[in-house]
Amino acid sequence: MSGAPSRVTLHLGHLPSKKDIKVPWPRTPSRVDPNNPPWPAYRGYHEYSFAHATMGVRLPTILGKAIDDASRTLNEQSAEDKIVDLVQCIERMDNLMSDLSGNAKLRPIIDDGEGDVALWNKEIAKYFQGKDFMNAPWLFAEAYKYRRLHECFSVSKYWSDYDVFYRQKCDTFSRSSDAVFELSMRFAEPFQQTKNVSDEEKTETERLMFLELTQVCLWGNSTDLSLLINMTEEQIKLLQSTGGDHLAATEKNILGNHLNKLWDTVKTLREKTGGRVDFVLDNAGFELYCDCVYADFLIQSGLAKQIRFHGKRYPWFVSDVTKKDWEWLLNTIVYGHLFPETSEAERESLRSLGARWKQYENDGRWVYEQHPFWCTGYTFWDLHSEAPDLFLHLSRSDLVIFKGDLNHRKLTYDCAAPASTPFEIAIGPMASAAGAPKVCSLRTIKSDVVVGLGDTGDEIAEKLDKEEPGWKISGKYAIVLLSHGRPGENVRFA
Ligand SMILES: O=P(O)(O)OC[C@@]1(O)O[C@H](CO)[C@@H](O)[C@@H]1O
Repeated sequence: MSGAPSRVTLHLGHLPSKKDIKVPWPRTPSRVDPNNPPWPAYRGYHEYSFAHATMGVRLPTILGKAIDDASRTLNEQSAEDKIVDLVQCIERMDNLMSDLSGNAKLRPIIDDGEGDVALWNKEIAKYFQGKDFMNAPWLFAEAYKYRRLHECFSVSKYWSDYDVFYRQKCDTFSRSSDAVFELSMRFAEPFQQTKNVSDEEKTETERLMFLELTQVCLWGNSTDLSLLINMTEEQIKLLQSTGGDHLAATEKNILGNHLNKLWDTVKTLREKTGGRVDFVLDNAGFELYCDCVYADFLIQSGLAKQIRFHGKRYPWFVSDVTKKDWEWLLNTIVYGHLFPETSEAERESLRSLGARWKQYENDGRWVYEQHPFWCTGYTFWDLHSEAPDLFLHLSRSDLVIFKGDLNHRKLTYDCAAPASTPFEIAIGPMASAAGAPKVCSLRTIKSDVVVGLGDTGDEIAEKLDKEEPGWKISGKYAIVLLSHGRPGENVRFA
């Protein structure tokens, strides 16, 4: 247009002056949802994150091994109807493999009669329409894969309970003999305080045992089948070493360390009504065995009167505990012939441990539970809203111990929160909702999210990023973090 300036420069003298724009993290709670965690989500296409290797390589490898397992079982069958039924399960697994490797969109879960179908499909419809395996948040996409794997079997006539990971889980426990007997020889005899010592000395003995066993329970988490695909027996032994010196040294690797606060909490349990501790379990086999040794000590010392163990309803993230794994462990250590090379004294120590644990179960001091919520794609920020019955149930516990990496990812919304973020903030409603129980996370660090490292946490993480790339997935480091919650307050639901 003739006469119009060739370039327009506006003078913005009447607008407010420039200010630093605040980074919009964390999102305000009302803007948080499963596709939009409080800090940026990790997604499969993020090459810098473990999400990428997991979604692109590890999950197809795990599924391939699962198909091999089912094929092995198929070859052992004789009845035609069972064979045909299993062939169909394998075909469904092949389809899942195509979806996974072809990065298909996430479809609803088929109604297979499980108690979690509605929860899954509500979440997919509300937050993940049109999303695929790589662009949905990693946590959801990965959990979804295990739900789809379950569906391959749950719709079948004969194989609905089949566990493609069962052989691996049993096998790894049977290859853990050194650490298994190291613990059984020390703890088979019921724990007794030395007579004629002062109350202070008794408490000190208990404190030291508690700290040592908490570490046994913690590091038991570093034997994780989904990551140990190529581990030798020697490497597994090294990971499981439980000697006292080793534990003192490994405390240095606990980057966020509330062990002493945890003891302060636990030592008051005895005076509480109930003295109930809940374990939200992670892996079967050796880790579960360590959990039981720890739980046994809590009962024998009188610190807790009841332990409630929470497992998964179906095979989950390769090595997670199911009811069958729980029963297998308790029965195999009493009746099994897993360790023929060991001495009679060692085998007897294991049998006595097992007999005692089964007795706890019979008299209700140990209770095994499996709420459907544990096998969903929701994080624990949504436990209060999506599983109010479970929240209410946990609110009655004196301490809820969450084991392992996956539970930690779910507690913290599996997002890129700064490492200095206080644990209480990172776990949102599990700390801040009225009636939230005391929560402890015992986790060896095996994935990207790291919080609770204290005021200098960001610098610590930055230094490790530079000096030890891979520190977040090696299982070399750990955290023991405690949130005090709001126990005793009336639980409220909107
Ligand atoms: O929960 P766990 O057994 O400690 O660890 C689970 C895990 O192996 O699986 C995920 C990746 O597939 C990560 O969260 C973690 O590395």
